[in-house]
Order: sequence, then structure tokens, then C-alpha cells
Amino acid sequence: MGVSTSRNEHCRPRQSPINIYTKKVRYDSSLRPLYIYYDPKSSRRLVNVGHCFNVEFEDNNDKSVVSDGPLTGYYRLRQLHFHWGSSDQDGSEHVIDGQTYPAELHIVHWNAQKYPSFDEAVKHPDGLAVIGVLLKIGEANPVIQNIINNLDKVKTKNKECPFTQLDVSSLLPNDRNYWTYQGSLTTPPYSECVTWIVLQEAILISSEQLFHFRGLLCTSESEKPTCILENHRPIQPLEARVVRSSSK
Ligand SMILES: NS(=O)(=O)c1ccc(S(=O)(=O)NCc2cccs2)s1
Ligand SMILES: [Zn+2]
Repeated sequence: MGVSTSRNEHCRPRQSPINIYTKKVRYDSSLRPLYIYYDPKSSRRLVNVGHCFNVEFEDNNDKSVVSDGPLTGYYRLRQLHFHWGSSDQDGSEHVIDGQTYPAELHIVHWNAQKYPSFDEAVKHPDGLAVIGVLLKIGEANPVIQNIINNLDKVKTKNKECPFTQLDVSSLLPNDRNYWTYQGSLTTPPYSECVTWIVLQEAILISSEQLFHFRGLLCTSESEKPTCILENHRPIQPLEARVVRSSSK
């Protein structure tokens, strides 16, 4: 039992991911539809960051943003990445009524209306907005295939390559209804700076495409090759939070 102090340094009340228990979400009629605009000319490069790959975007302008929905102000697109599992049985970070999905897409944005930079934004409770999109097994996803076709250029840790003209909107489902709650980064430093926006409709990925994700290496060129077989964080306690829904 740790020694408790007046300042409880073990208190982390808004960690992510969580199980979204749909019978306990609260429909909130004040939640607006999401405004999402992504310019394909914003995409810049594909990077192997060791625990996954990021598609990174130019974020020194407001050409690719998300606003409205649960948000105040506008948030600039920064990067997107995926989480996956060692098999198709799990891999998503958010879980819906106890059901895991084989993967999850995170589209990361920062509050450019309020903060001067991404690095500043991550220090604040309203600094980031991440759109989470669940993936389910189906036919191959042509937009994800475009990314997979370049993974061999970033096979090892810290490798990067130019990656332009990605139309992020084509990765989104038609239905933009969402669940939203206040949470955290799901990787270190687990900062509690994220407004999560989890879309209620899943998109498709094929089992073969997920197999290619698992072939990415977490090791650098000079090390013994080790694959990133899985990179999803376990669900965290909901604590005193309520998940709101944009739909009944
Ligand atoms: N899985 S997730 O969407 O919750 C993310 C994890 C990391 C993200 S980041 O690219 O924004 N880096 C965050 C930081 C790096 C260094 C200081 S803060 S987003
Ligand atoms: Zn993520």
C-alpha cells in the first residue's frame, strides 16, 4: 500500500482508452455535428516511430482542421496512426460493450485557436482532439493499401519517407455520429490532454492488410529485427466520467 500524501500523485482520473458501455452513454442534444476538412496537400511523410507508424501533416496553417462537435474552437490535423493486435481477435484501444475490434485509427489534432504550438497544447486539458475510428475485418481498404505499399520504406525504427496526397476524409465512415469523453494519450507520457471523439460506425480493413502492419519492425537497422505484433493499451477505469453521444 503506497504512502498517501495530501497531494495524491497517483490520481489519474481521465486515462484512455476505455470500454464504452452504450447503455450508459448520455445522449446530449447540444452536441453539434463534426466539421471536418482535410486538404490532401497537407500530408507530408510516413514515419516509423518504433511502436507504430505515423502519417504526419503540415500543421503550420489551417488547411486541415476539425471543429464543432464537442469542441470549442478549431483543432489542426497533426498526424494519424493505427493500433492493432497480434491476431484479428483484438487490437483496438477503445472497446464497445466489451467488444474489441481488430484495429483502431487515431487522427490527432491540436488546439491551434488557443495554443501557439502542438508541444504547448499537450500540456493542457483541452490541448488535443483525437478522432478514433474502429476497424472491422472485411474487404481490403484501398486508402490503407496506399499506406501499406510504402511501409517497406519505413520498415525499421526512425525511418521516414515522403508521403503526400493522402485524402484522410476517405478513411472516415459515412455516418459521423460519435461518442465523446475527456481522456488521455494512450502512449507515454499518457498526458490527460485529449478530447476523444470515437465514431460509432467502423470502417473496413482486410486480414491481409493487418498482417502487413504486424511486419513493421520496432528495432533499428543495426538491431536484431523485432516485429510490432501489437501496440494497443488495455482499457482504463472510467472513474467519474460520463461518455456523451451525438445520437440517441
Ligand atoms: N494514441 S493517442 O492518439 O492517444 C496518441 C499518442 C501519442 C500522440 S502524439 O503524437 O500526439 N504525441 C504525444 C506526445 C509526445 C511527446 C510529448 S506529448 S497521440
Ligand atoms: Zn493512438
